[in-house]
Amino acid sequence: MRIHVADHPLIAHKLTALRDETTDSPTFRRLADELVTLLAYEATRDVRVDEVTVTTPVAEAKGTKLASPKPLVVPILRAGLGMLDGMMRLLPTAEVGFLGMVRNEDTLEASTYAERLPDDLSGRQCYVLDPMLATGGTLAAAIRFLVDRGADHITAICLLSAPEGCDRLEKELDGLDIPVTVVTAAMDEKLNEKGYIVPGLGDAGDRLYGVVG
Ligand SMILES: O=P(O)(O)OC[C@H]1O[C@H](OP(=O)(O)OP(=O)(O)O)[C@H](O)[C@@H]1O
Ligand SMILES: O=c1cc[nH]c(=O)[nH]1
Ligand SMILES: [Mg+2]
Repeated sequence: MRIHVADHPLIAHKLTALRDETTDSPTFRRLADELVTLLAYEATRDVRVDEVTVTTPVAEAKGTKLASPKPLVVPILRAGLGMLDGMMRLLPTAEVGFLGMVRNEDTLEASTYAERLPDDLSGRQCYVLDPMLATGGTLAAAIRFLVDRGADHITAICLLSAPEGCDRLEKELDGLDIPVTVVTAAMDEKLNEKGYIVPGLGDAGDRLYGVVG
């Protein structure tokens, strides 16, 4: 597994505002959207392309276009939904599949409550969107899900990551023979006793969409 921490002053600037507890939901949604587009630029570095020829007003030129089958973008509900528009801005022809997952706040175990994905992902590149990589349970389960369906190349885009979650992913994905990359805006310090990323930004889903009971 490869972890890429995107080091760019604009990313750091937007992430700082996102972390701020006084940032309201509309601003939080806008910042998350903008951050994903910046991260997606890095995350799509190895998106598959075909060579094509294009005729300019002057001459023929060699170029590239996205290969088929098109990549599949998979936001993990709820909070990953706040990253979808920003991703699709960069990959407008990608297809979108959905995974609904929630972490039990007592046991910190992730469970899946919704799934709308193609049955066969053979030969597909998948981009998983989830703002928080905390214990890693949610992302590990999501990646297993996609691999079981045949995905052969997975890139996760996470706004924030914790070292504990990355270690868990490394262990759980050990032996997987497909490339897995995590692109993140920052590697934070640690998790607290409730499994929240420190310093983090709090509960991403709640900050995007409000607290559910
Ligand atoms: O790495 P983990 O320890 O598994 O935690 C990360 C997950 O927790 C949050 O989801 P949450 O369960 O709060 O659901 P929500 O997006 O609906 O708020 C977050 O959006 C991740 O999906
Ligand atoms: O810090 C965290 C950890 C898990 N989920 C969140 O939304 N935030
Ligand atoms: Mg949440």
